[in-house]
Amino acid sequence: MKLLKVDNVSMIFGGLTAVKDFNLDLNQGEIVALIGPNGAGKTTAFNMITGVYKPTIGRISYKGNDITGQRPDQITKQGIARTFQNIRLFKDLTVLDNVLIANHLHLKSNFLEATFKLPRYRREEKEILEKSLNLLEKVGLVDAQGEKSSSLPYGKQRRLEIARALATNPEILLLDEPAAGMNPKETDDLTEFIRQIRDEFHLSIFMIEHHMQVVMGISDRIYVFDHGVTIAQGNPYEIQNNQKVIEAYLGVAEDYA
Ligand SMILES: Nc1ncnc2c1ncn2[C@@H]1O[C@H](COP(=O)(O)OP(=O)(O)OP(=O)(O)O)[C@@H](O)[C@H]1O
Repeated sequence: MKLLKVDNVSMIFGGLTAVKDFNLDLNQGEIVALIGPNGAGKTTAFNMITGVYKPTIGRISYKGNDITGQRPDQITKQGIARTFQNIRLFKDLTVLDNVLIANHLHLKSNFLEATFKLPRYRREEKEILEKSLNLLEKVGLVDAQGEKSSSLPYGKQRRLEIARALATNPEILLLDEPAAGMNPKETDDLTEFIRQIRDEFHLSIFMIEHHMQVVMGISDRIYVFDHGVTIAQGNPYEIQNNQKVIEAYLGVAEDYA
């Protein structure tokens, strides 16, 4: 089933076309990567899908509903979550508190119920604690629940960020450079982890990634941007052997090892 559909979307900033005529289908259960040299328009594409930018032209639909130009919080509520290129955790809070906060955004209790800790609020709080611990268990961080998030090794901070995104119950998860800054062991673990959460949480995953080992290892399909234009799409084998892709990466190859 097609979950996400991007139809002829362009984003123009002043005189600069950051993304031009972008088309994407994301099917249930797929892992799809978006690659391309620096400044190719990848983050802009993410920002349009998640409501940070309203596309200048085109339409984005999720499960058949037009979500073009909706606010980020409205889009997240419907089932599209994301992580960011730079980790955005509450550094001084514990691992558990970071996930609890993400969950609290979905409380049904109103201000009064929360202030006076009325029964519905107390019940919801208990449910949220259970849900958060369960999430931490599933991402392998339950033993670190009391640690300050900034004290975690980098790979685990990424996992925690993903756990926070999962707290919003997404069907689609957008990962912006999940392997950035990771050592080879962390990168291997991440590849396995992404597959595992896809299966465990029945996700479809769309990710921007520069690390070719990760991209080629887990993607069902890959889209390639260069200067805002989709120059290729296909499976990992097709992309690795695509002449336009090879040319786009020439001269910058050392950055993408
Ligand atoms: N808000 C904005 N206003 C003006 N120009 C922007 C804005 N956001 C992005 N751009 C420009 O759009 C182009 C695409 O940027 P974008 O960040 O989407 O590329 P990217 O492929 O994600 O790059 P990287 O791999 O370095 O993160 C760049 O030229 C960038 O300077």
